[in-house]
Amino acid sequence: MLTLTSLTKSFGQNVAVDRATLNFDRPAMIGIIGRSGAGKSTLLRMLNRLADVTSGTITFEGHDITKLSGKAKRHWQSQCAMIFQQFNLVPRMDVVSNVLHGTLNRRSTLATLFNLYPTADIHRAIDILDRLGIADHAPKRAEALSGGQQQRVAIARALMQEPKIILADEPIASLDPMNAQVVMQSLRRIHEEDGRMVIANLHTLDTARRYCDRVIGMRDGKVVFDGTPEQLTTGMAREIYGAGEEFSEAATSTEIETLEQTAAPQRHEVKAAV
Ligand SMILES: Nc1ncnc2c1ncn2[C@@H]1O[C@H](COP(=O)(O)OP(=O)(O)OP(=O)(O)O)[C@@H](O)[C@H]1O
Repeated sequence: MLTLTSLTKSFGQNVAVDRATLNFDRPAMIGIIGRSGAGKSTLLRMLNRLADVTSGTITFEGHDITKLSGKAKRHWQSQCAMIFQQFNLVPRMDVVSNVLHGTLNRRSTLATLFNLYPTADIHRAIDILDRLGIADHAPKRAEALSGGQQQRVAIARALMQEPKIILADEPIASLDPMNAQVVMQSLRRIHEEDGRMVIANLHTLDTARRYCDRVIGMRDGKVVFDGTPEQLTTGMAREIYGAGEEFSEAATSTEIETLEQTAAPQRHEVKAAV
């Protein structure tokens, strides 16, 4: 249903995504892993057409997405809703209005200007919030909610668009472990119950293993792994993250930096001993 062929994005001399070729033939739950700067966000942004591609193509259900513009591009963007690490809500606006923002593409300028929403949309927004366990918070300002609750509001806003694909760029990177779990469970449920494809950039390996059917590993802009969580061995993970022998199963891209920092004094100690 979704195919990326030799997808490339360059920023000057820097090739952020380098000839990525991937085929998604069913709406799975997919995790993209890799260390900081590997090209994960750029890949998602190209998919959503927030970023133009330098070369290569994206096709969805036989249509070329790569060159869409104007209304057709906006239609595609509503079909593949994006959620972000920082939630991107309007903090002072109430939760239900934030969710209703997900219908902006479908409404006239005048209706948008006066915040006029059809009753059916308001009911649907509350139903979606209910499904995500946060309907009680509907009248509150978004800023009054916890991070995990705000991310669920962002997911609700995405669902208002009735997307076929949900793209999540580090959806749990700002959350504590408890909230992270609730958000990942919500995304998994949306995938399983609605049959929507979910593609999430994740910075922890164990999250990718636990919630995803398929894991894609990126390194220096290239896709270096594409397989099931079972196929993702520690050796493979080490290669994706460009880590040494010190790499452990529990390690993540953030932890690798810590590992490198802790590895440095060890090397120094060896040198001193010599
Ligand atoms: N708008 C931009 N202008 C210039 N360079 C960019 C831009 N966006 C990304 N890059 C570069 O492209 C490369 C890939 O960045 P990207 O944000 O896609 O990586 P990432 O894997 O998502 O990393 P992180 O986990 O830190 O977000 C990096 O070298 C980055 O500096």
